[in-house]
This record gives sequence, C-alpha cells and structure tokens, in this order.
Amino acid sequence: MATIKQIRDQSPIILNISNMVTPQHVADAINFIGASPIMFDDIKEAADLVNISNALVINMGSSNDTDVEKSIAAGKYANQKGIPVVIDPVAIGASQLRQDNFAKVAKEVKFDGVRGNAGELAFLADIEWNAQGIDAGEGDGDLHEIAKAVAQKFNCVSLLSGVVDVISDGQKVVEVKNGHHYFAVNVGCGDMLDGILGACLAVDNSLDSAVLAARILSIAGEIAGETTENIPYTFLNTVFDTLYQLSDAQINDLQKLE
Ligand SMILES: Nc1ncnc2c1ncn2[C@@H]1O[C@H](COP(=O)(O)OP(=O)(O)OP(=O)(O)O)[C@@H](O)[C@H]1O
Ligand SMILES: Cc1ncsc1CCO
Ligand SMILES: [Mg+2]
Repeated sequence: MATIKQIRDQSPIILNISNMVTPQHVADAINFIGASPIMFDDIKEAADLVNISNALVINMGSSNDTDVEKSIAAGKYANQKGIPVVIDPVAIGASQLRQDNFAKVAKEVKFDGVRGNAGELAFLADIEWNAQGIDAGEGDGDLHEIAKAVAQKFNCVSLLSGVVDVISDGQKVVEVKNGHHYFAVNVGCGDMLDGILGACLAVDNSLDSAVLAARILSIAGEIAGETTENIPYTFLNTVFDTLYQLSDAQINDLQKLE
C-alpha cells in the first residue's frame, strides 16, 4: 500500500487530460500531496509526456473529439509502459455523446482505476439511478454492488465517492467514512480525488492505495471543516493547506474503518 511519505519521497509525475473547469484545482491537489502534475493539450506530445510520467488521469468532464483522440493515444502509451490509468466518466448519464466518448476510450485503453460519484458509476454498472448532471443525484441502488460491478466490468479498482466512499477491486469492498459536507458545495473535489488516486496508484497499484486516496482527501476535509463553519470556499482553501501538511500518522489516527 502506498503512503503519503512515499508520494512525497518519489514525487511521481501525474499526467492529466483534464476538463475545462477544474484543472487548477486538480494540479494543486496533486502538488500539495507531494506529487507533480502536468497537463497537456496537443496529441503530438502524448508519447513524450507518458514517457516521463508515472500515472495518467483522464477526466471526461468536457471531452471533445480531440480530447478523445488524445485520451486514446496517451492511454495506449500508458498501458504499453505499464503505468496506471485513471478515468473519470463525469456526468456520463447526461448525454449520448459522453457515453459514446467513454465507450471509444474504454475500447482502446485498459483502466487501473475508475473514479466517479454514485450516479456515474451506477450508469456504468447498468443499475438504475437518477443522476443530476455532474452530481450524484438520487437512487436506491446498493453502493457496494455498484462499486463491485464497475471494478469487475473494467477489471480494475473502482472508487465511488460520496458521503461514504466505496472502493472495490471486484471482490473486496472497503468503505471510507471520513469526509465533510462542504465537499459537495465546491465544484471539482471529485476531479481532485482523480488526481490523488493517480498519485497513490503511481506509487503502488492496489486496492489499498485507492483506499488511501479516498482517505487523504476525506480526512483533509474533516480537518479543514473544524475551522471553516459557514465559509465553504475558505473550506476548500483550507483543504489545500491541510493536504500540504497531512501525515500518515494523522491518517492512521483519524481514519474511520469499516
Ligand atoms: N456529503 C458529503 N459528505 C462528506 N464527504 C463528501 C460529501 N460529498 C462528497 N464528499 C467527498 O468529496 C470528495 C469528492 O467526491 P464527490 O462525490 O463530490 O465527487 P464528484 O461528484 O465527482 O465531484 P465533482 O464532479 O464536483 O468533482 C470525496 O472525497 C468525497 O468523499
Ligand atoms: C461543472 C463541470 N462541467 C463539466 S466537468 C465539471 C467539473 C466537475 O467535474
Ligand atoms: Mg465528478
């Protein structure tokens, strides 16, 4: 299992194909835990950038044809090199285009981690759910069953985020019960988690490392929430400050085990 110390010691380079909304938040989250983010726009440098990177994170929040081509090219290079690939199917239920784009990438690229909220992962698991755009929305589906089904479908680890995060490798299921409700009012905290997941899998590609990723952000939120009542935007800044200082000892102390 990865540790924060290993992330800081190794400073893995995390290559991101980000959405148009939250790239700064994603880069900051990766940087503040001690990894090294890099974003790119032009497919022509996909091979060179994968060559220097330790994980690839594909966020499909605003993918167009060029992004899909870029994701497939970089994803294939990442698979060849053997570095982990994380994908976030943002709001996949919202449009046919999102579904087609995701299918095109999934056909060509093997994923190591699929990260999304309940609405997104329920869609991938073919389980009924009323997603609300980029937000999880409402549903009666069993979160363990959804996370497990997604992990089995893509033969990888799934991280279903929400009030409780549910992480699965298709056999085991682990819950992370830490967190704070202000995550839900700040756009892009899920995208930040994608980057943190990439950094954790870069150090050690395992279920336990995906659990660590969920713990890192959720526990940082819990600590930030202690001093930011009624100031939810300051909460987000405080999450970044907390990520910068967060230690493995704090995670071990504060984790709520299931
Ligand atoms: N109500 C909540 N209470 C506690 N923690 C939460 C809550 N909602 C989300 N989180 C935490 O927020 C982080 C982001 O997860 P979330 O499910 O909001 O992602 P998302 O829906 O993809 O967000 P976005 O699309 O805005 O990036 C996770 O660490 C999750 O544990
Ligand atoms: C608001 C929004 N729209 C597409 S991606 C995104 C950021 C959350 O993933
Ligand atoms: Mg999201």
